Amino acid sequence: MIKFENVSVLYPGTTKPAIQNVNVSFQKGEFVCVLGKSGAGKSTFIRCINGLQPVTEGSVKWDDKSLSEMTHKENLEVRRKTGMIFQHFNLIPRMSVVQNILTGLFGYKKSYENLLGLFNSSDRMTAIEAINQVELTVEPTRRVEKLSGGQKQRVAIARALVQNPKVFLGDEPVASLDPGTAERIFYLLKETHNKRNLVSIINVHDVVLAKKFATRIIALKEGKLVFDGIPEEFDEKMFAEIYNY
Ligand SMILES: Nc1ncnc2c1ncn2[C@@H]1O[C@H](COP(=O)(O)OP(=O)(O)OP(=O)(O)O)[C@@H](O)[C@H]1O
Repeated sequence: MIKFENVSVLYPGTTKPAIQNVNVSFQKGEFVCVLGKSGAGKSTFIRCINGLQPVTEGSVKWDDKSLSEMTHKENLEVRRKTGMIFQHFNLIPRMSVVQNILTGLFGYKKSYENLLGLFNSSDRMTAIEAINQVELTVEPTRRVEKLSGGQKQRVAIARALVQNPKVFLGDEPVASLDPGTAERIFYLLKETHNKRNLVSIINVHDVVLAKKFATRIIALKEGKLVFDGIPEEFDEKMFAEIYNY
């Protein structure tokens, strides 16, 4: 469904590619964790998947069509099909839980409706359903700045869910959370993934979480894909190789 063909990304003003000659593909149902040291290229890799980061060489294809050959409308559709969650949640702190979740519907609205913040009762129902799905037990009208990290990430997942995504991308979604909360968020991600039969590709520093939840692990080192296999194959030798221990 998603295919990287010889993908490299070189940031302007740098001489070493952030990711280099990456060839990999992902199918529906795969829950993939991406491992690698800080600076290994994980964020760059994740952002290439839906075109947030343009590639310098090679191509990223969705169902055999390269992102760079898609029309503007097709690119928007790719973005809409991709739910993204981040380490720092990327929520609007002074807005309420439900307002933040409703922003996930922007991709389905005309631009003037976005500007006016127009949402109908069916939109609100969709947001409430998402709140229930992520088992968020706070008042929907509460400002997100008042929530804990785990609650904020649940809001962010709910926002991604209302997009009705086919793909879930996570850029260190649990890096700011304590270990117990991190595991509960991973559990929620996996459960949602299974229910909706998504492709999920998630950067994570915690190898234990990756091994516990992933159906497949890939690892990057200095921008190169150096491991691609099932969690059982990611052994101590590989761990030492990736993290230079
Ligand atoms: N906008 C940018 N301009 C220049 N260099 C960049 C930019 N973004 C990332 N880089 C560089 O590209 C390389 C890969 O960075 P990236 O953020 O993808 O790695 P990462 O594995 O996600 O790291 P971390 O775990 O610290 O977030 C690093 O050397 C980084 O300094």
